[in-house]
Amino acid sequence: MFNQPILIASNNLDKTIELAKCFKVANVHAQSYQNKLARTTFPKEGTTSYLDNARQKAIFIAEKMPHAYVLGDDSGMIVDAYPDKFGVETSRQLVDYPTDKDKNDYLINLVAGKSRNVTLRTDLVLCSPSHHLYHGFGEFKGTFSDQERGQNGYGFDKILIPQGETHTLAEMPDCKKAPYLHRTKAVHNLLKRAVQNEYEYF
Ligand SMILES: O=c1[nH]c(=O)c2ncn([C@@H]3O[C@H](COP(=O)(O)OP(=O)(O)OP(=O)(O)O)[C@@H](O)[C@H]3O)c2[nH]1
Repeated sequence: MFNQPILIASNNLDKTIELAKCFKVANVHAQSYQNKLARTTFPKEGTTSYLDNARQKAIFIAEKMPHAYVLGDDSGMIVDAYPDKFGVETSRQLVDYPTDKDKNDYLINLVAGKSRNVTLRTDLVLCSPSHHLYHGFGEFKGTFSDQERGQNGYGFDKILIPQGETHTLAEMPDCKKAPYLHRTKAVHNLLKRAVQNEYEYF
């Protein structure tokens, strides 16, 4: 479907690796935009819409690489016990917790004695060389564990238990974990819309 690699418009390396893996499963080659352009600072993200932020990141790089396929992503976390926290501003609200362990310990303490339900969501926007914009969306639904468990993963994987499971994502092999990930679902949704040629212009 794509005659050249998709460039991922993100400075978050873990996210870039995870997205590239999700595309690889669908036989699509995706890689960091930094393989083609020097690292750049993205415009400040908005506070209301994942989709607008993903579109902004994709268009920002597409304007510098107009003949490329460029993918923008925005993701975040919705914690049932704190409906007014996180969301589109997740990464900015966790900035005081530098390591994954710091973030996970903070979240475990935050939900202690409260609802442990959590949703993670991703919106993706792909800009094509013909200036079509394709949108993809995916959600992970599950609960926070009460301690870190497992080794296979990064970020929140050690404390996220998918709905209907007892193990954390980091306790699962990739083949079991992948279908639960919000980014896997968003990539599938995006590719479905690309196949069906559902796009807008930019
Ligand atoms: O461990 C995680 N596993 C996940 O599955 C996940 N999904 C969302 N998040 C959090 O949400 C922020 C994304 O924010 P975000 O999309 O704005 O990206 P970012 O600011 O890190 O990089 P960039 O793409 O903007 O350059 C991240 O930093 C994380 O805090 C996740 N963390």
